Amino acid sequence: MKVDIISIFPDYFAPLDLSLIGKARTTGTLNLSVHDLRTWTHDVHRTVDDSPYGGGPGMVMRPEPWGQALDAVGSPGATLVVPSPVGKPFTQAGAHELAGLDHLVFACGRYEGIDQRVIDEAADRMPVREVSLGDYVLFGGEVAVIVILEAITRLLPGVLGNADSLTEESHAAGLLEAPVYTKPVSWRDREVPDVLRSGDHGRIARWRRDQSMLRTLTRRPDMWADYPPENLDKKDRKA
Ligand SMILES: Nc1cc(-c2ccc3ccn(Cc4ccccn4)c3c2)[nH]n1
Repeated sequence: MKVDIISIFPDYFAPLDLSLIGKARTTGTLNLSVHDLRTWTHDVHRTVDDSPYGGGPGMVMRPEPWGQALDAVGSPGATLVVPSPVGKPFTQAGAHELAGLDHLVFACGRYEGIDQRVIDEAADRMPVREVSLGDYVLFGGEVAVIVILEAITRLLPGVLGNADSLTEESHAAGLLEAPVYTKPVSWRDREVPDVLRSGDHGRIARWRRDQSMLRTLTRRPDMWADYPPENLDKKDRKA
């Protein structure tokens, strides 16, 4: 997968040299390039922002640098991903959708956002996805891109050693995952549930599923409401 990131703070992405994303870049699974938006400014001050038409607080990112950046970095198969407080909520399903694409271009806004005409003009020539990480406001899109890119990269073939993790983790099967334990068996007078040491894999699977359903019901009633009824026995649904 080819990924291009455009930002006025390219150094924000230094962490992407680390850990599993770094490994995905080394193995070629992820072909990642980070670009400084100011590359496409031509004034002596390398200006990327200006005051908002209609007044109001803060500054808005000028369209010209963005237009030239997207011309340079885009490709016929590119999808533009724009983190934004007004975007569609980003979900695991969204991560799967983006992970299946050939080329992602991430536009990191700052200030009060990017001139709307940049998004509108881009949408005339490529798919555009405005995504929100949640109902809170960040300083800009960089942190959101790191989160989105991590969620996507985990799904790329060969990145996660144990591909089984992807089927059992939270949000994969529509439920939150069960609690996990490791050695020691007793820690500060707290024991590992006996069932997990029973060796009875059927019983362990049922315990984990019950725990997943209980967690989802008590912590995420919104997810529980969407959980497919065909996966539930009648007695479980009434819970
Ligand atoms: N889930 C999210 C996404 C963001 C986000 C993404 C990109 C930008 C570019 C600028 N800002 C700051 C800002 C402040 C005021 C109004 C609009 N935007 C961003 C915030 N915040 N929370």
